[in-house]
Amino acid sequence: MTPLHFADRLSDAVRRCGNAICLGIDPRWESLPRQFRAIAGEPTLAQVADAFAAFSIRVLELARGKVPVVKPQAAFFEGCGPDGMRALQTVLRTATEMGYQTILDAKRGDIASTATAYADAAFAGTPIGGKPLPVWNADSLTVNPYLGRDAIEPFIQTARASQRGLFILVRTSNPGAGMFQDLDVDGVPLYRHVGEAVAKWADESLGSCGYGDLGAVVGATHPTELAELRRLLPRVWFLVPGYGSQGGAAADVAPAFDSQGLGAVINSSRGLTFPYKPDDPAWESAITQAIDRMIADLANR
Ligand SMILES: O=C(O)c1cc(=O)[nH]c(=O)n1[C@@H]1O[C@H](COP(=O)(O)O)[C@@H](O)[C@H]1O
Repeated sequence: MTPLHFADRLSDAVRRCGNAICLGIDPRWESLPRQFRAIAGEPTLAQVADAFAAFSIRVLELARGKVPVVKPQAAFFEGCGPDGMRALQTVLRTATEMGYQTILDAKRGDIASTATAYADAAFAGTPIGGKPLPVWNADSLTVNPYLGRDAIEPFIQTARASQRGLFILVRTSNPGAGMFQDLDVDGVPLYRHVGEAVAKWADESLGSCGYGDLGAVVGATHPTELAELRRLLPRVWFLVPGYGSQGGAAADVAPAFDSQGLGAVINSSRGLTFPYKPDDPAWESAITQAIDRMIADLANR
């Protein structure tokens, strides 16, 4: 991992690929191409984990050099137990070796003393006898800010010490996002308070590209709020999920970008990794075409 500021690494990766796609890796057994499910008898969790790793690595190979960022979602790997955790580690390591920027999507958040353990595992490694032993070694991590600055602090400090970044939930993509995030607090919706706090914290460490090392998660499915947050948070990089399978379109995500095409990565998970029926032998070309379509779609936004 190069010792550049996180936002500068992200900017370089987006510039190099010429697009701002985040390839979401959310493996689901029923959706895997048939060749990965060819197991005699009932599959065990260990076999499912192996299939998830093999499929994810093949997807990484197909998107290599085309797409700048990958985001494995920990839940699907955790669903396979300890072998799934090993598979997640293999996927993250392979992605880094292939030159991707990685986002570990685990939506962490806890009191500071526990957050420290999560943060160490996510970035530089768990300190044992004073020596960090690498675990996830991700470039960035998704976190939930609900517990407040003291609970986010270990994530910020640990990320900064090793030139990594965070994506902090601000306005999520799910249909019920507004239930709490839109609550009026002193005349302003709660998500704006969160967004403004993230902007303030991000300003503490700006890269030479002009963006901070703390980003915001803002859903593609709420384009009005996305455009509003872009205006309010000009130096915060956005992770924008909700494009494709959740209904977000290129026009919806267009306001997330600055004039140079930086400032946002647009995630698609199912739309890029499962654009075929599980028995379709041409699944690899379906993935390649889905990536090419998304590149063209975002370019024409
Ligand atoms: O943090 C995220 O990545 C995230 C935040 C959010 O508000 N909405 C959201 O869908 N996500 C994640 O983005 C991915 C979306 O997957 P697809 O709907 O298949 O593209 C999933 O891994 C979600 O967990």
